[in-house]
Amino acid sequence: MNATKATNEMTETNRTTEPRAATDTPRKRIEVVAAIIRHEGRILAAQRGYGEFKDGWEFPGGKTEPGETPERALVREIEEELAVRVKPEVLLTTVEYDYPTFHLTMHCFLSTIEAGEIEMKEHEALRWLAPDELDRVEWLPADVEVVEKLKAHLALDAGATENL
Ligand SMILES: Nc1nc2c([nH]c(=O)n2[C@@H]2O[C@H](COP(=O)(O)OP(=O)(O)OP(=O)(O)O)[C@@H](O)[C@H]2O)c(=O)[nH]1
Repeated sequence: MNATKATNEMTETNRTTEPRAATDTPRKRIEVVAAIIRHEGRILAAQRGYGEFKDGWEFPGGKTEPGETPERALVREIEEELAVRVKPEVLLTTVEYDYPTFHLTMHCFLSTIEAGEIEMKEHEALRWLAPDELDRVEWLPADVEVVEKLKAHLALDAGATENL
């Protein structure tokens, strides 16, 4: 399934899902951390190379392990996926999103690179997007609202810099 089709179907499913009855089997819940990596005014987008959401674009990251803080999980995941050490700076947002088969809680941290050179270890492609290019990739369904918040944040930042 291509990413566009996946995105449309996900959106449709979300829109039409009725509230779940108390007797329904609870959806599996997963907790994920994601790094919105900023470097030289651009944001890193990564294309998934495998699995259900293959070809969709995301912020690199992954599942937290038991007992791990979100910040530690983020540093570990980014080292595994991109071979750099990131510094989580600010929690931009935590997204709650119902996929058809699981509920996602995703903590999204604005982050900077502290050390190392990026190597693509798990993804299919990487792109550095300028703020006005953020709509050029097909983001995973849960990321759409993150990207909207990111755009608002970057616009505020740009305004603050202009006023200096
Ligand atoms: N890392 C990341 N995951 C996202 C984003 N948006 C989003 O819906 N997800 C979903 O959150 C889950 C992330 O878990 P993961 O990266 O550990 O996924 P995975 O399937 O590779 O797990 P695995 O490590 O067990 O193989 C996936 O289901 C992924 O589709 C995002 O921006 N970044």
